[in-house]
Amino acid sequence: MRADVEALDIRDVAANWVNAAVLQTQVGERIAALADLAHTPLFFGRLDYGGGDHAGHRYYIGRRHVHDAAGDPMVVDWRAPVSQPFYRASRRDPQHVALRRRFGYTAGELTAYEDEHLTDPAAADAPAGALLQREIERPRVGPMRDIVATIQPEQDEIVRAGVEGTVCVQGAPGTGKTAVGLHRVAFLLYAHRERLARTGTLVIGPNASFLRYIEQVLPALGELQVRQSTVDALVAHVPVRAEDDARAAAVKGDARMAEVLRRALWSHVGEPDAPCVVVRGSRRWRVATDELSAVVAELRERGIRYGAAREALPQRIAHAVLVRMERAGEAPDDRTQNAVARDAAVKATVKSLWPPVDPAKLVLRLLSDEGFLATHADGLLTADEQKAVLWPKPARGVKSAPWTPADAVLVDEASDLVSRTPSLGHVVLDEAQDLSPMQYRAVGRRCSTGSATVLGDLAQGTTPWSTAGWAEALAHLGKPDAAVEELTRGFRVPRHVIDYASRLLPAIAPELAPATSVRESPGDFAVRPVPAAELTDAVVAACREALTREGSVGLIAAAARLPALTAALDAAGLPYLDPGEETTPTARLTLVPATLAKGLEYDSVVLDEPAAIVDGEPDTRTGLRRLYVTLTRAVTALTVLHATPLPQELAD
Ligand SMILES: Nc1ncnc2c1ncn2[C@@H]1O[C@H](COP(=O)(O)OP(=O)(O)OP(=O)(O)O)[C@@H](O)[C@H]1O
Repeated sequence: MRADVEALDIRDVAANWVNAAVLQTQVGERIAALADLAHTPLFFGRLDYGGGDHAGHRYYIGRRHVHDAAGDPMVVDWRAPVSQPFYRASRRDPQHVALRRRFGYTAGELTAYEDEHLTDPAAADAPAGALLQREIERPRVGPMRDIVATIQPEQDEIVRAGVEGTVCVQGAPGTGKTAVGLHRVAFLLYAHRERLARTGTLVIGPNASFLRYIEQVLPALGELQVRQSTVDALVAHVPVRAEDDARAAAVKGDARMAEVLRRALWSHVGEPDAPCVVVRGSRRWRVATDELSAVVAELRERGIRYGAAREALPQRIAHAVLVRMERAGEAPDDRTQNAVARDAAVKATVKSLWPPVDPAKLVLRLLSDEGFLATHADGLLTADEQKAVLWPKPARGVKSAPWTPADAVLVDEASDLVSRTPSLGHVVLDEAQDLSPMQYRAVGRRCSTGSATVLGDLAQGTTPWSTAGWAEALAHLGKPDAAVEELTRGFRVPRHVIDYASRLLPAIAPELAPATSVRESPGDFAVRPVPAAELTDAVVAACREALTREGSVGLIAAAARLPALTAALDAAGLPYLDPGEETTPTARLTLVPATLAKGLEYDSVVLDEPAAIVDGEPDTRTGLRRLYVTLTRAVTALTVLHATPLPQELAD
């Protein structure tokens, strides 16, 4: 089919060069979307319908629609309605499917299949789930893969949820939240392609390494148009060059700051103290002070953005002038109104009543000018909180100010108060538990008229402002009615390892149930105390040992331990990658700072000195949550090495 597309000559069908250019782009995209198909099996499943509208039909299910030379469908896209029973049908609810067959491939060759006779009580099926097991036990070298062949029913419900609704997924580590979110975008793009092509889709992840790790999944599913970003990159209005302490960041991230900003912005709207006098020819037209006041009050109350109201004001004043002209017997038309609106006197009145406000300068003033902040934060922030957010030294200009990531979010809020941020059609927000209320608002305005998929795990929240509960977070996002779903079946972490990590749950998220593991392998799991002087060497040895096994190896360590570890790895001649750099069969070891481990996974993990990981965070709960994240990255083997005693929460 790719050959068909490449061979397509568009000169005959493209009436003019614009059409030709547009069509050429579309053809180019289709070629790119099919590019990987050469190495991917065309189908992974088959459905034989025994009843319903499709009775007697057999469908092969694959990543894309594939047709034969005559244009007849050979393989149906996994997202098509007819494919849905492949993921959802069961013996209890066969959905008219008589036979479901799953195909297994090894290195591109068809090597196995698994049948389920859903409507025949006498049929003996092969033990279900062997192919799923094989898939989830497969070594993880390279970037994240798609899971189309093995999406589970509870995951499929989320993937195919309607585009109108926002869905929030709480899920323990490795339950497939990221995978589900990415497949949901692919599904929505299939089901609502035109609408979403117009409005746009966006996937938000915690950092650049994570985005690099997941960036292949959507192209592999044929979707090339989805933007991927971090929250920081979304709000990059000002150059960030400083860090807040935890206290300042927490106050700046608090939703009360939105009200402080709103007040500060609208305080610029003045009360008229002089009439507006427009001279046209020999006549002077006067709009009195109280009438100007009424116009301003009406615009204030309309609930439109500051900038939109400012743009409407000259026309409102011009309208008042025109009413006077008509009363005096003149017959002004639209051109007169436009000319009056552009009159120097009207412009001057607008400037004094409704001055233009630069969002960055507004935030700069709030963070630099104690008095200005005090006026607008009165009754909202305590004196201490105000002190916490003020910069140590007032900044002189937007370019040189010591902007922090939380400040950039404030500038984004201020920008939206001045002029509305355009909304996308759908936003997937991954690792959502780490966002501050102000960050949720920033994401929320990017899907204000669209919908969102919010993915997270309260137990993995490691910011001082991390989400306490989903209801509150969804309210900040502007989607208070979103459904909250929970995923508890873990596909990544072996049973023994998840049981061990779950010992931390009572201390870090007592309301959450521990995850179960669908992995058959109990996991190769060891916790080794070593003398302090031998720790680094023991870690290097553990990495070497891990490299004798198949798959990727992650060495996860606290920032404080990285210099010693990099020196030791260099001395041992063990090459290592940075997180997000693609592992290959020859470069399989990644050195992962604990703070970047979130969302990533490795076949074997060597975890260095848990106590240092806990100590690397500002408080014990955050430290234990960071440890929980790092303990849940392993797919087959986890080796924990420690010289300092382990946190007592991990004891039996
Ligand atoms: N249905 C499935 N079939 C096969 N593999 C799956 C399935 N669901 C999830 N996985 C695999 O399990 C692993 C974990 O998935 P994912 O990273 O999406 O989990 P997560 O819930 O986002 O984890 P975390 O909370 O750690 O970020 C991935 O390797 C993913 O491909």
